[in-house]
Amino acid sequence: MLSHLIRQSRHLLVAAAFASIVSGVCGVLLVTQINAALTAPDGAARTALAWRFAAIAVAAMLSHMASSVLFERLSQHAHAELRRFISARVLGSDYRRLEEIGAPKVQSALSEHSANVAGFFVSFPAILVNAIVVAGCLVYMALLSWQVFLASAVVIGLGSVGYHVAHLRAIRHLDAASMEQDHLFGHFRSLVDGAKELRLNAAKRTAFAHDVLGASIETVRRRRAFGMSVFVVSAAWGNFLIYAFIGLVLFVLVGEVPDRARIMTGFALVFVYMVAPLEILLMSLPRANLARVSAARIDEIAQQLACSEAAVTKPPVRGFDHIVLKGVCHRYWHEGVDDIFTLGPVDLTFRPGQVTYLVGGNGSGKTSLAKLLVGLYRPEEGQVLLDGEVVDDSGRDRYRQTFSAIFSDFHLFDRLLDLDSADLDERGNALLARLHLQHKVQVRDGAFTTRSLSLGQRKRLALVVAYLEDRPFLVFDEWAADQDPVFKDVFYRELLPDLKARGKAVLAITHDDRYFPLADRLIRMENGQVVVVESPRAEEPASFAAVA
Ligand SMILES: Nc1ncnc2c1ncn2[C@@H]1O[C@H](COP(=O)(O)OP(=O)(O)OP(=O)(O)O)[C@@H](O)[C@H]1O
Repeated sequence: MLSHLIRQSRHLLVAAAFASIVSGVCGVLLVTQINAALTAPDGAARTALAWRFAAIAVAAMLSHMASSVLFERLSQHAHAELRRFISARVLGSDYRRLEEIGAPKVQSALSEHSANVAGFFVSFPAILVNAIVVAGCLVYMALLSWQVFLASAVVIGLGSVGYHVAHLRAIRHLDAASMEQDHLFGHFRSLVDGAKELRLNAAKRTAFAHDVLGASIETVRRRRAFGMSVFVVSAAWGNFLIYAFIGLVLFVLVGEVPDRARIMTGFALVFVYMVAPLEILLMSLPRANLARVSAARIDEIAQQLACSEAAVTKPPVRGFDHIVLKGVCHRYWHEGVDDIFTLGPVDLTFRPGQVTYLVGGNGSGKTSLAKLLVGLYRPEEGQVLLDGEVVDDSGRDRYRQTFSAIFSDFHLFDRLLDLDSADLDERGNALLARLHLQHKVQVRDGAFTTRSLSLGQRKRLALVVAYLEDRPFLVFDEWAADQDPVFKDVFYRELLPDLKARGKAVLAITHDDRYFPLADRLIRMENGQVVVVESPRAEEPASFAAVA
C-alpha cells in the first residue's frame, strides 16, 4: 500500500524530496559559511561571504517552505486516497466476506491505520532533510580530516546493527498492538450500541469497563508503548554513539592532525549543528515504521475484501419471468465450536405476482435463504437462474438490482440516494400518508426530514423507500414484527395484496401464523432445510375465511 501510494504520487514526491534535499544541503552550507566567516580576514572576501551567506539562508528558507507544503499535501492526498481505496473495497466486496471481517476492522483501517500511513508523508521530510544534514556534516568532516571520516563509518555501522536488531523486536509488538486495536474498535462500538444494557446493569458495566474495554486498551497501550520504547531506546543508543564519536574526534583523533585550530572550530560547529537533526532523524524513524505496520494491515484487510464480481453502476431495473433456486447450499463455519450450519440444498421457483411466506423456528435458516435469493450470498453449491440464465459472478450485481429488501438489521439512509424524479417528494409524501407517518416525517428535497422515530416507524420509512425503488421483487424479513396490530393488519391485508396486484413478487419472512392463510405459497424451514411448500389459499379456503 505504502509503495503504491509512493508510486502514485511520485512526481510530487520527487519535487518534495528535491526541495528537502536543497533545504538540507543549504543547512550544511550555512555551517561551512559560518566556519569560513569565523576565520576570514576583513575586506572584500568577507563582503562576498556575507552575500553568499544571505543567498544560502534565503534558499534554505524557500526550500524548507516548499518541502513542508508539498509533503503536507502529499500526506492529505495519501489520507484521502486511502479512505477512497478502503471505502471502494468495502463497497465492492463480497457481502459474506464483509460479514466475516466485521465493522471494527474496517473502521480501524479507515481511521487509525489510514492516519498512520498518511503520517509517513509528514515524517518522511524530517527523515530526508535531517539525514541529508547529518550526511552533509559527515562529508564536511571528511573534508576536514579523512581519519575522522573513517571513525564515523565505524560508529554508523555499529549504530545500524543495534538499530536493526531493536527494530525487528519493536515491529513484532507494534503488529500485535494493531491486531488488538481491531478488537478495541469493536468495544468502542459496544460503548454506544450497548449503552442501554450498560446503564441498566452496573455489574455488567463494571466488567465491561475493566475486563473487556480496559483490558483491550491496556494491551494496545502496553504493546505499543513497548514497541515505541524500543525504538526510542535505540534512538538514544544512536545518540550516545554520536557523543562517543564526538569525544573520540575531539580528544583522540584531532590531536594528531595538522592545522588543528581550524579543524577544531569546524568540528565544534558541525557537532553542535548536527546533534539536533540527528535526534529528529532517530525519533522520526519509529513513526515511519508505525506507518509501515499500518500499511501492511490495510493491505491485509484489502486482500480479505477482494471481490471477483463485476459491479454495475446504474443498470435499468427490469422485470423477470421466473427465478429458480436449483440445489443451492450455503454453509456457516463456526470457529471455536467446530460447528457448521448447512442451509440447503434448496429447490424453489419464484414468479411475479406471487406472495410467498417463509416461516420456521429461530435459526432455521430463513434469513440466510433470503440472502441467497437476493444474491448477497453466492451459493456454495447449486445455481440461481434468472429467466433460465445462470447468475454468476459477472451478473450477480446486476441480478441483485431486481430486489428491494428490508432485513431485520436494515439501514435507513437519510437521502433517497438513487431516486431523482421530479415528483419524488410528492410520491414520497403520499406514501408516508398511506403508512400513517405524514404527521411525523416528510420527504423534502429527496430526503426524510427526520429519522428519529420509533423502530416500527423507521421500518415504515424503509417500506416507503422500497415502494419508491419500485423493484420487481420485494423481500421483507419479519417486517411486521415491530408493527402494532392495526398496522400489521394493514401490511398483510392491504400492502402485500397491493404489491401482488402490481405484479411484484414478494417473499415475506414471518412468524405471524394468524396471516399464513393469506399467502399464495407457504414455505416452512427447519434446521436449514425446506420441509414444507404449500399453497394455503388453494388448500385451506376455510381457514382463510375464518381469519378474514
Ligand atoms: N453471520 C453469521 N455468521 C455465522 N453463522 C450465522 C450467521 N448468520 C446466521 N448464522 C447461522 O445460521 C443459522 C440460521 O440463521 P438465520 O439467520 O438464517 O435464521 P432465521 O431462520 O432467519 O432465524 P430468526 O427467525 O431467528 O431470524 C443460525 O442458527 C446460525 O447458526
